[in-house]
Amino acid sequence: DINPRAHSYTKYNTWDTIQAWIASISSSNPELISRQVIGNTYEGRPMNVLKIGRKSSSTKPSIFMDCGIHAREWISTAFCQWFVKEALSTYGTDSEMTSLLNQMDVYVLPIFNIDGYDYTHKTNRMWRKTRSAQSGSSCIGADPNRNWNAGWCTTGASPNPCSDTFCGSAPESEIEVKNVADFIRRNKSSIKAYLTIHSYSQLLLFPYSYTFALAEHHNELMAVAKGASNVLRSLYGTEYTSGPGAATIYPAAGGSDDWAYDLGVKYSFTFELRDTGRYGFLLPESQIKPTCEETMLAVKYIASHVQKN
Ligand SMILES: NS(=O)(=O)N[C@@H](Cc1ccccc1)C(=O)O
Ligand SMILES: [Zn+2]
Repeated sequence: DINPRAHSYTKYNTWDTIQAWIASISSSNPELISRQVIGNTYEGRPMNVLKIGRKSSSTKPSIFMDCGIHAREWISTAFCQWFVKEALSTYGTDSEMTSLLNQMDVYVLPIFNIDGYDYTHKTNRMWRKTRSAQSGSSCIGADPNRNWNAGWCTTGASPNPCSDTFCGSAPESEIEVKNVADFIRRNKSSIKAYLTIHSYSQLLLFPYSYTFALAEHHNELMAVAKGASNVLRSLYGTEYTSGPGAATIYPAAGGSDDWAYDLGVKYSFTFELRDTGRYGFLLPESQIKPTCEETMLAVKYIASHVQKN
């Protein structure tokens, strides 16, 4: 075993532990889960997409969910691991999950920004960006949530490589972003929803962040976000705010949700998980379980809406 420390769903696992977990869980149930490497990170780590759903010879409609695009948002990466465990362990007993995995596939990228995540464990807990070298600067990395080709670098992003919201030298300059964008483009006819998991602030956002203009499907997206926030609150009373990114958090161009929406993925949402600032990115491990349980309800709510529409 490359890593003596056991994997835990209620701890913030290291990259080595997560890599070992991906290998074992993706071979645990060939009827329900498989894995594909969609490319490597800048520092050469493999980006694994887990495909979860009842095996079918034909292509099923799907949902794409990524976690850990921002390195320091550890609760996000913990949630994708929790989702995978819940999906596999409740298929066959939970009617919603069984129906979802029979009718659709869920593509899960448990850790988008692996280089950055490893760096937060080893060097700087508050790192946010990728770890790529930037020509003409000694500063490292670009913000992977400013690097998508959606109003790229027009607002709420910086052209300065030393900024934490550096938009990159060009759209998809970050290999991690290009790998995911390529995957979604290849599968865009079957991908019906895009969920990207961040922290913190307790928000359920949807397009647009690059403009205050309302999205074509604003009313439906708002209704789905509110319904998801309501069911999330029903478990522990955690309060979420729903709304378009620009007005609900701040204008910011180059985000993955805006890009997916403009590609044609109608149900595109960004989750900002717990908390509202007391611990911020340093959410204690004691809150992993309740956060994941309440977020499961919201994700399943959205998934069932997607299934029906
Ligand atoms: N997770 S966060 O604290 O960094 N907030 C996000 C907010 C956000 C969400 C969706 C599109 C653009 C911006 C960010 O990328 O700034
Ligand atoms: Zn984030």
